[in-house]
Amino acid sequence: MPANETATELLRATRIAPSILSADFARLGAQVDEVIAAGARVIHVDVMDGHFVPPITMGPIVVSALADRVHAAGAILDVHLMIERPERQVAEFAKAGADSITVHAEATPHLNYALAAIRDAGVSAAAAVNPGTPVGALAEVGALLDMALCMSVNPGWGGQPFIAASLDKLARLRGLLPSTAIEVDGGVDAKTAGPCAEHGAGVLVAGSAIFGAKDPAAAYAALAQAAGAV
Ligand SMILES: O=C(CO)[C@@H](O)[C@H](O)COP(=O)(O)O
Ligand SMILES: [Co+2]
Repeated sequence: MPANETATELLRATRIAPSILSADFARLGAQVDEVIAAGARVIHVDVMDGHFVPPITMGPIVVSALADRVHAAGAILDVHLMIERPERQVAEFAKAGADSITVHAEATPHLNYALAAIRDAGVSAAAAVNPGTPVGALAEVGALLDMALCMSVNPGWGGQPFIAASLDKLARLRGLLPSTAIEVDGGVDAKTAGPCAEHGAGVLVAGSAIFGAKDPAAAYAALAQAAGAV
């Protein structure tokens, strides 16, 4: 089965991807509806296992709970796995409704296998690098990547400041993978969104800058304008 072509196409444009990590979980569906109504088409889901990163967040049950409303709106679920040995969980997340799955280069000795498993499940495949990991860690798997994710904070928490060195790193990643979608995640706000886009990022994940704001729809619109997003 090929990767999810609709998702891969959506991820090619410059877009803001709201991360539900900072949403109000007591009314998660309504918060997702709010940003979709504001124009969001990529909803970012941060999965943490208490091992790869200290916190534990959510799993396939949350993906499954959101899938129908997100897909009905023509949007996709972009699932960021911050878990060890992610290849063991790919099938569950695909079944739950993930459209794009990102695994970390640092989380498995079997990155090639993990990415192939994602595509085999009919999902768009992405790999992430932590701030301390060189972009070259993705050099050997370029042909299996629908998207590459440059972490601009150390993974595990929302609300951290953007690591400035990520801008040059984004440019290096863009040079390494000229025709692959590039995502940036961490500390994206109205100040950092523009420079991220200028340095090669297409999909800009934003959690606290959207769901931490009084009006998430207005915050989404401000970020989209700052990034020149669709
Ligand atoms: O993957 C992660 C954190 O590990 C992110 O997706 C965060 O959710 C981004 O949050 P902000 O930095 O935008 O608040
Ligand atoms: Co994330």
